[in-house]
Amino acid sequence: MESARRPLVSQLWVKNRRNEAVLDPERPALSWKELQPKSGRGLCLARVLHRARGLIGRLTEQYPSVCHSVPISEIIAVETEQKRYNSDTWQKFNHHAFTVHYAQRAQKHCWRCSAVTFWCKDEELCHQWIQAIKKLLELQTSRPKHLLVYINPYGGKQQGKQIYEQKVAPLFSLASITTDVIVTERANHAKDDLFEVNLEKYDGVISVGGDGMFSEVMHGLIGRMQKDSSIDQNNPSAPLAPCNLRIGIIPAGSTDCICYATVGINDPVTSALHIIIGDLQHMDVCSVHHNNTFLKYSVSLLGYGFYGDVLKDSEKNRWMGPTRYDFSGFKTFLSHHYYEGTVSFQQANQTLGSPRDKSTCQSGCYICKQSTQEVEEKRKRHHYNLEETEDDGDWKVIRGKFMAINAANMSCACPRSPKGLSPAAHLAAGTIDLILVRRCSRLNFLRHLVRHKNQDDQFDLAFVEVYRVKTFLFTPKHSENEDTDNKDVRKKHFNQICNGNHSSCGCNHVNSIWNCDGEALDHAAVEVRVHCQLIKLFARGIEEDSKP
Ligand SMILES: Nc1ncnc2c1ncn2[C@@H]1O[C@H](COP(=O)(O)OP(=O)(O)OP(=O)(O)O)[C@@H](O)[C@H]1O
Repeated sequence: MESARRPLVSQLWVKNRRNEAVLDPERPALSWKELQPKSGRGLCLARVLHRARGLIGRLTEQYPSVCHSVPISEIIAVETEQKRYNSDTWQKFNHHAFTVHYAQRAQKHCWRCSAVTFWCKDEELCHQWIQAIKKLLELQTSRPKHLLVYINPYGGKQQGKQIYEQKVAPLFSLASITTDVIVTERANHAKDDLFEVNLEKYDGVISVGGDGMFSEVMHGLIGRMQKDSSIDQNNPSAPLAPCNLRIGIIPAGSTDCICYATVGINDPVTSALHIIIGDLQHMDVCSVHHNNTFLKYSVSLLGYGFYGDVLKDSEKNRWMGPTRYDFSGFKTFLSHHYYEGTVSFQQANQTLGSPRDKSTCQSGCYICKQSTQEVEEKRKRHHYNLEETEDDGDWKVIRGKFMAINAANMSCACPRSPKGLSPAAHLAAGTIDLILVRRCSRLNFLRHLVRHKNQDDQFDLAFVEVYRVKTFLFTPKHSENEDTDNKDVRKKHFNQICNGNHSSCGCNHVNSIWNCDGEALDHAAVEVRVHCQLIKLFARGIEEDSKP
């Protein structure tokens, strides 16, 4: 054990059963064998057998040996047990113990904090084990030590404070993470605060709340980075400075779509464990501009038409709580509005996959990894994002009548729609999936809306088109002439096609609004651009679920 290179193996007991633990610094993992009873009855019998000498053969028969191995990166803390077990029995047998707390995968992307106590007779040996594990934990440099936490006490079921105090704070304290906690007093409190606070002393910012609260924290952090780097957010083609601080999401809102799409489950304990072990997930961010004025950033869905109308109507019915989305969705479906306008976009390189791919973006996704390398190279050369790469495709212009124009920056999976609006969308490839739903019958639109129940290609409908793009512009028909930026080549191209002839279009002659991650935008004519891997989260993407 003195030599860090040699595996530390010694006589230890796990949960009262004689076993051996192994700590191998070469392959950083703590492994131990544990005898598991086959059944409840087996347990009693095996206990008897355990005491009887010479029956080892039968013992192993009743007690199949189970091997556990926990990577050091998933160990949360090691605690000496002498403090806790200072009982008479403990001292009588003069045993020493330490407990290892670790993150254990449960079902359906859920993680739990588990613990195993190792006992041994030799105090020195026990001490050596604790020190060896602590030393390896110190080498985990990606783990946060000091965090800034914002709690929205009014998000979702107004349980943010309780969720943090009861489920998250004890885990942070176990992992020796210190925090500065701010319970917000008004909307935009967190966003404004992030422009003032000294960020250098923190390793991350935690949002306790829903998607709106996350959006606030993200806007604060991105805005602060641009301010510190003297970058004008109103310039749509300005390369943005990436955020180095990771954001953690403790879900405590109504929908928590961003947490679900990056972790696979809305569970505060799982999210807290991802934060503690210092997971990292890059994420793309879309900037939305109108006529050289910055409007908002978006990370999940930008929806015009159906999703914009649902938002507009649901805002009137806030008193209904989350049910308002179902109510407004039904009303909007019945109203069956369509909108006329022009979409202009540049398709992304084919190497970045297609929205119709069968495979989804999972933890360690190779398409996102490919983009990480490109982004790193660009940033080394002092370019902040991946826009305008030489191999980007030609501009395409589509003019028509649309039921919905949806831009998915991620799958937009949520518990109600587990596959999401665009199942194959990537979290960090620097692309958006642009879904155009053309004017169609109610029945067809319903077929599109329930598409997530379909196992095959969700876009295999004649009135649905889907493109993987890096940037797009939209102008609703009756505001086409508002576009005045003639310097921009793309907009010139766009204006040539939209010649302003609006006679007898037959559409609603009213604009829908853009639903930007659940919030309304003030303008219908927008320019959207994706910024590859602009922010980082304490997450690791969706892992393959080995325990369905
Ligand atoms: N103290 C506060 N008082 C009022 N509003 C607040 C406060 N703190 C934050 N907010 C605002 O509340 C809005 C909604 O919060 P949040 O996203 O946490 O809950 P939600 O809307 O129920 O969940 P979701 O967005 O997942 O549906 C956010 O836009 C945020 O800016």
